[in-house]
Amino acid sequence: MTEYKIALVGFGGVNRGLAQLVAERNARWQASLGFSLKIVGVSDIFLGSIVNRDGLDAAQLVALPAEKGAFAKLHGGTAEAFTETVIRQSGADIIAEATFTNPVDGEPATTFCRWALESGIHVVTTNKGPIALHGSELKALAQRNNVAFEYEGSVMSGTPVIRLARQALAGAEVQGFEGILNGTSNYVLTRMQEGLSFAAAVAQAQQLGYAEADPSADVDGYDVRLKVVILANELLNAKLQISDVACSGISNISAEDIATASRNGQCWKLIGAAQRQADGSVQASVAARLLPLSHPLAGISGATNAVSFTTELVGAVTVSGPGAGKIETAFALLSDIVAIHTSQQQ
Ligand SMILES: NC(=O)C1=CN([C@@H]2O[C@H](COP(=O)(O)OP(=O)(O)OC[C@H]3O[C@@H](n4cnc5c(N)ncnc54)[C@H](O)[C@@H]3O)[C@@H](O)[C@H]2O)C=CC1
Ligand SMILES: N[C@@H](CC=O)C(=O)O
Repeated sequence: MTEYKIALVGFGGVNRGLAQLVAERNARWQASLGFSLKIVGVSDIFLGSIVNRDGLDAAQLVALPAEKGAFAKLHGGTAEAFTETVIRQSGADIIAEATFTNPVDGEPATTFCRWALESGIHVVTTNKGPIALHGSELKALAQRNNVAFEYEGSVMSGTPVIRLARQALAGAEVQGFEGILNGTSNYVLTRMQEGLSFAAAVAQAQQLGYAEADPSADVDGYDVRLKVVILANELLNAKLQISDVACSGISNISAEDIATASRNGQCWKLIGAAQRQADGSVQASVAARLLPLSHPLAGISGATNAVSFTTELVGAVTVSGPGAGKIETAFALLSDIVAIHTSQQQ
């Protein structure tokens, strides 16, 4: 029976969700997936760090209070985040990187990924920064070191999108996509339609674990821009940089705008899109759009996301599912580990 040793970098909603899945489901995974996970290290800039090569108690980790330096309360733990030690010296086979997304330079997460990959350790991450801003470099580094770099959860959380489009739509010739790619902003627009204020809706999205550390990334479109770059580069080989994507958000949409749209049989949605042009280039954008209620994306509400791929051979293929959430996104990390396990068996 295979056991993968895993170290968690960042211990907020998503990696706590992964620890919870380990605590509740590890025994079942041995039978259903052919492997189990042993958590050998955790590092978080706020909570501190801990390493135990024999394995940490996942349930105890989940129960840890979200207090500064909390890892110092555990045997062998410290209030300081020795992230490089956790990555390089915990004996981990896999690093689950889930620190905050930095939309400007992808740091420090990109450095964490580099440390792991150059040490011959697989990386699974939900962090959009390293992929959107340094994806080619990190993929090449992984390849040189014969390890995997997987990031399914970076777009649409636990809803399979990247692997689905890359593998299941291979040969269908994807020409573009458009979709609702941010859970928080869609949640905010939905709650505003129901009468809640913008600020109260953002606060709820934060409480539910959907929002970024700085929620302006969600409502101003920067988060969707990263996801559009990731999808366009992955599926259309677009080689886009974030500066290539025109970007605006929903923070200027007022309660009155929403009420007017509703009276006219329309609704506002934040849409990320990319399309291959006749000359082979790819044009991409992020903007709030008024959609008629009959539009397929108009019915996507709350933190649900949806993306519609246009393909040459089978027309439009649309995928819908959770776009944010702690357990949902932790599942994406699990799906990356399943992909690593499957490739190791071949
Ligand atoms: N929550 C969600 O629904 C989704 C989140 N993501 C991405 O997953 C990542 C994690 O998300 P959450 O867990 O929700 O965020 P979070 O804010 O709950 O947790 C992030 C954790 O990283 C820690 N951290 C920040 N900087 C660090 C550093 N330099 N070294 C070590 N630890 C550091 C923070 O203290 C915090 O505990 C983010 O990049 C986010 O964009 C992706 C898809 C969905
Ligand atoms: N903050 C993001 C989380 C997933 O990437 C969102 O709301 O979609």
